[in-house]
Amino acid sequence: MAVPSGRLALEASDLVKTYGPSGRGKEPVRALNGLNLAVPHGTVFGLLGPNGAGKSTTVKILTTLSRADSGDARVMGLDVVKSQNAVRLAIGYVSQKSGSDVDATGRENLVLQGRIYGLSRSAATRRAEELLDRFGLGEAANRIVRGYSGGMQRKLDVALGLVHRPQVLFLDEPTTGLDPEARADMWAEIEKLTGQDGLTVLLTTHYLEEADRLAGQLAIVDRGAVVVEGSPESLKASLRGDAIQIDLAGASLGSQAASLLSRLPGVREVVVDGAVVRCRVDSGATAVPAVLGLLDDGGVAVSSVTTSRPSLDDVYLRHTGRSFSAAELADESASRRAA
Ligand SMILES: Nc1ncnc2c1ncn2[C@@H]1O[C@H](COP(=O)(O)OP(=O)(O)OP(=O)(O)O)[C@@H](O)[C@H]1O
Repeated sequence: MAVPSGRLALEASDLVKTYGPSGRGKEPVRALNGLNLAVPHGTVFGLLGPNGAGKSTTVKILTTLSRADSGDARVMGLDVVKSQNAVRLAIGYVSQKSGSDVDATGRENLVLQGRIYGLSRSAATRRAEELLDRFGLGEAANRIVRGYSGGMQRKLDVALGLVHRPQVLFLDEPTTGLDPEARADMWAEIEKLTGQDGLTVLLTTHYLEEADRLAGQLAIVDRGAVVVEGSPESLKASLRGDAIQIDLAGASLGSQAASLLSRLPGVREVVVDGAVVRCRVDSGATAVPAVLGLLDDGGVAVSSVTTSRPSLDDVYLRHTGRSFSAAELADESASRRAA
């Protein structure tokens, strides 16, 4: 891998994981299919992929909650199997499901977490106060968590993951289910995390916008493997030119439109997705009239055309051959049966 391993907070090499059949007549699922990862210290590293891509399974292996069938994984240079206890002390894990006791107060949850990690009562209380203050939960500290809003519960979850001052924090889809305001609030909190104490954050998400905004580096995961990695800017910059999306009057026109477009000079990467055709051109503004003229001459009815600068969706499309939203909708289990 490009970065020398001494400088990596997280490393995974060739991880394979297959889950056994979940019932009679069902087939095993190959969740990870040779996944590699190299996460430098002090960054927010995004694992971006559609539902079922293998993000949570990767996180579970790195956090010692699950074992890979084969391959190696290290956290701060420690092997996740051989040095399980040391890894657990080095990390904080905020899972998709809240780990707090909803019948206890926010303060009680934090103090208990500190005690579990071996802090004295007074040290645990001090740490709880620091974190309540840091996450703006001071006023709600003595209320039971059941009455917290979704955003407050998520902040408490992150605070719980930080009680023992870990070096690496895992955030597994931290904003799923939050309303836009609470999501923006959580983004601001996550941005603060790497600034303080050089924390490394591994963030899994299936929101393109979230990865784009928060991740210094990201890896796109598809069908159990990393298909491409880099900074959001470099990944987008690697796609030259603009994207054109053509919405056709009917899905039956897709292949005809694609074959016409492939003949137009300067048009690249033509992909059909139902009644939508996407392609890349050097300049959207100059290409659109020619594209529309060609389709019109060929008898292909168009309902709308949009051009856009490269996005992470385009990066995903380039490397997987399908759009992110189509992958989210696809029946992922059908496409990833274990061999
Ligand atoms: N305990 C399990 N038993 C059987 N199959 C599982 C289990 N956990 C995950 N899978 C399957 O493994 C694949 C990868 O799942 P995983 O949860 O790692 O993906 P993900 O990218 O985190 O998706 P999501 O965003 O939906 O959480 C999926 O097909 C999923 O259905």
